[in-house]
Order: sequence, then C-alpha cells, then structure tokens
Amino acid sequence: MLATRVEIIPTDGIVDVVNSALPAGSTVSITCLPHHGVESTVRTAIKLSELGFVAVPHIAAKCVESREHLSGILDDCAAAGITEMFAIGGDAPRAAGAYSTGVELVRDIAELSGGSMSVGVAGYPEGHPTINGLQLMDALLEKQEFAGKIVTQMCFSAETIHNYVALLRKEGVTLPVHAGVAGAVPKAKLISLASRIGVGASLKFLSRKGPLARKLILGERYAPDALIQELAARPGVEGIQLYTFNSLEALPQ
Ligand SMILES: NC(=O)C1=CN([C@@H]2O[C@H](COP(=O)(O)OP(=O)(O)OC[C@H]3O[C@@H](n4cnc5c(N)ncnc54)[C@H](O)[C@@H]3O)[C@@H](O)[C@H]2O)C=CC1
Ligand SMILES: Nc1nc(=O)c2c([nH]1)NC[C@@H]1CN(c3ccc(C(=O)N[C@@H](CCC(=O)O)C(=O)O)cc3)CN21
Repeated sequence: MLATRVEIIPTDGIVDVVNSALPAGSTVSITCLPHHGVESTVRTAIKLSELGFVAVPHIAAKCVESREHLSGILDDCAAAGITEMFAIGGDAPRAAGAYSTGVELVRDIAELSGGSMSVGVAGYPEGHPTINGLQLMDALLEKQEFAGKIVTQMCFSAETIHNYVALLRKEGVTLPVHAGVAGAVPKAKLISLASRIGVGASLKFLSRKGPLARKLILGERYAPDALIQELAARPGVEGIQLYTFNSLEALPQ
C-alpha cells in the first residue's frame, strides 16, 4: 500500500472538515491558488500543524513578494513545527515581486532555512502546456540539489507515470516521486478544470462521446482506487498525492 497524502484547498472552514475527516497525524498538503494567496495557505497549514497534522504548505513563487517575505513565511512555519513545503512557480499570470519560478524559490528556501525545511517540487508525466520537456527536465536537474521529492501533476495513467519515472532516472533525476492522483470528485469538475491547471491527455478517457455516456459522466464521480492499485503493483512511485478538491468524505482505503 503506497503512503497517501491528502491535498486540500485553503477555503473557509476546511480545517474543521479535515479535523473531523482525517485521523490525527495524517499528512495534509495545502495548495496555493492565485485567488487565495500564500497567506491563506500558510495560515491553514499552521492551524493544521497546531492540531497535530503533518501540514505541507505549497509556496507559489509568483505569490512571494521578496526574500524578506519568504523569510517571514519560513519563520512562521518553523515556529508551528512545519518541516516540509512544496515550491512551485504558481498559476498567477504575473509575479507579485522577486520570484517567478519554482527554481528560484527552492534555492532560497534551502538557503534561508539552512536546509531544515524539506522541499517538494513538481513533475509532469505528460509535460506542461506552456513549458517544453527539455526546460522541465533541466529545471528538475537544477532543483534536485535543494529538493527532497517530486510530486507529479495529476495523471490518470499508471503506465504514463511509470514511464516518466524511468525517464527521470535515465536523465539523472534521482528524487523520489509521489504520483498526483485525482480524488473521488465529479468527473465534470475534473474535465472543467483540466485545461486550466494543465492536466494532460490521460484525462481523455473520462470524456467519452454520446449523450448516455455524457449523462453518466456528468453525474459520476471519478474513482482513483484502480489507478492507485496499478501504481502500487510496480516499483517506481514512493507515494500518492491525492488531489481531493476538498471532497474528503470518500477517501480510498
Ligand atoms: N500549484 C501547483 O500545485 C502546480 C502548479 N503548476 C504550474 O506549472 C508551472 C511550472 O511551475 P514549476 O513546476 O515550479 O516550474 P518552474 O517555475 O521551476 O519552471 C520550470 C522551468 O520552466 C521555465 N518556465 C516557467 N514558467 C514558464 C512559462 N510560462 N513559459 C516558459 N517557460 C517557463 C522556468 O524558467 C524553468 O526553467 C507553473 O505555472 C505552476 O503554476 C503545475 C503543477 C502543480
Ligand atoms: N497548474 C496547477 N495548479 C495547481 O494549483 C495544481 C495543479 N496544477 N495540479 C495539482 C493540484 C490540483 N490543484 C487544484 C487546483 C484548482 C482547484 C480548484 O478547485 N479550483 C477552483 C477554485 C477552488 C476554490 O477557490 O475553492 C477554480 O475554479 O479554479 C483544485 C485543486 C492544485 N494543484
């Protein structure tokens, strides 16, 4: 069974939802969306950490104003017992200040925290809509000196994920890989978000043609169980990052 981490969006009331839905000590990743801002992510992570969860805040480079802002975030997280973060470029169209890529951010987190903060970085089994494969691989080769793990973009194909891990190893990226998997959320939601957040071709199996299938899809929830079993059946992936979209009622066993 692969260790599974749950990812949530820092919306109002989510801390109470997590506290009643997840066992104490669970690892919870808190995403950083442009319209929520990094403060909302950090505030939620600190509250969860104080409740005994292992909180992993996402820090989006484009939401960080300066090195001093980053230093303050690191101090607040360390004071709350947070020891792991996820450093990402960020979906905002423009940078708020000094940082615009995950590459820049992960370096400064390592420097400012003296290596005490473990940092995850993003991987793309199906590539990225606006960044070419060579740039992504070069960025990972640069980041791996300062990072502790790769967490992948959402992908719906175990074969694609396993092939990606093999490519990483061939190119000299040795970081452990945690596979990004969609939680049991309405398929319609996944399809509507897919292009906006850059999900790749493996999603296409969800959107079959035909009115009956479409009706089924619109009412149906995605079930991650089979994909998780396939990922656990072969070596390559260290764990699962479950993108729950805050649907915590039906977590895979
Ligand atoms: N918040 C999240 O969980 C996730 C966000 N993303 C998005 O993926 C993008 C990449 O972020 P990271 O993986 O941290 O990579 P990064 O920000 O470290 O960039 C990787 C490489 O691509 C280049 N690059 C970055 N953005 C580019 C662009 N728009 N056009 C051309 N080249 C670009 C950079 O210079 C760097 O060499 C960001 O837009 C991020 O929001 C992807 C997955 C998850
Ligand atoms: N490009 C990208 N950005 C991300 O933030 C991101 C990824 N990819 N891939 C993996 C996870 C999945 N993430 C997400 C991103 C958006 C929503 C979402 O539901 N967005 C709604 C608004 C939700 C809200 O504010 O409550 C939207 O309409 O954008 C959920 C999970 C966060 N992560």
